[in-house]
Amino acid sequence: MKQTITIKGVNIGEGAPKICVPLVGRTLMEIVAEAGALRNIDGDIVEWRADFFDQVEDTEKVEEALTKIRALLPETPLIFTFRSAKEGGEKELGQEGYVKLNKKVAESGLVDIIDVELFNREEDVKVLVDAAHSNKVYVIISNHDFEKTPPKEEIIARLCRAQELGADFPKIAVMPNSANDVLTLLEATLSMNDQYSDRPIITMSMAGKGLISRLTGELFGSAVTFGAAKKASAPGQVAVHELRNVLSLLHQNR
Ligand SMILES: O=C1C[C@@](O)(C(=O)O)C[C@@H](O)[C@@H]1O
Repeated sequence: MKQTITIKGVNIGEGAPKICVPLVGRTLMEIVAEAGALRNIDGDIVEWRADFFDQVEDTEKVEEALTKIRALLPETPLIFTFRSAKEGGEKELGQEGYVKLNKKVAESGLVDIIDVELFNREEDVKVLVDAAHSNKVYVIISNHDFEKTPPKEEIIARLCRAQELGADFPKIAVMPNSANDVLTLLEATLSMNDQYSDRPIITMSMAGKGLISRLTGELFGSAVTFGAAKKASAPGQVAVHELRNVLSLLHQNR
C-alpha cells in the first residue's frame, strides 16, 4: 500500500501533483520580497534554494532568512535545499560545510523538509536523515543529471537507493537529449511506483523536451512538480498558473 504524506494540510502523493515554487533570491531583501509575493501565487509548497543566497556560508544569516520566510508563509510546507554546483546548483560548500548547514537547518524547527543529495558519502546522508527525522523533518534524497538521461534501470536503482537510505521522498531530475529519453524517465517513474516504492517519489525530465513529465505526474506517479514564480530554478519549469491549469485539466479527466 502506498503511503501519502500530509504536511500542513497538503497531502503529497494523493491526487494531482503538488506544485512547488522555488525561492531564488540572492540577497535577504530579494528573498523576503519573493516570499511575500508567493502569498498571491497558487503553489502548494515552497522550496528555498539557499545556494542562490549570497550569505549562505553564514549560518546565522541562513537562520535569519528562514525565520523571515517562515513568518511570511507560516502555513506553507517549506523545503530547504542547498543544491551543490556538481548537481546543477550555484555553489559548493565542501562536504563538511554541506553537512553542517543541513544539520543546523534540520534542527532549527523552521523547515518541514530538507533536500539531501544522494551522491554524498553514505555516512553523511545517514547523519542528515537521522538529524531530520529526530526533529520531525522529512527528507528528500535527490539526484540530478544535467547532461543526460541514464538508462531506466539506473534511474530506478538510484530512487531505490534513496528509499533504502530513508528518504521520505526519493527524487531524480534528468536531462533528455531525445524524446526517447523522456519516455525512459516516464517508464522508470511508472515502474518505480508500481513495483518498488511504497512512498511518494518525485521525478522530472528537464528543459523544453521534458516539460511533458512535469505535467503528467498523476498518471505516471510523480508527486511533486516544480513551477516558476518570477524566475525558474531549473530548465523547463513553467509558470505556476499555467501548470495549475494543466494539472487540473488532467486531474478532472483522469
Ligand atoms: O531538484 C529540484 C528539481 C529542479 O531541478 C527541477 O528540475 O525542477 C528544481 C530545483 O529547484 C529542485 O531542487
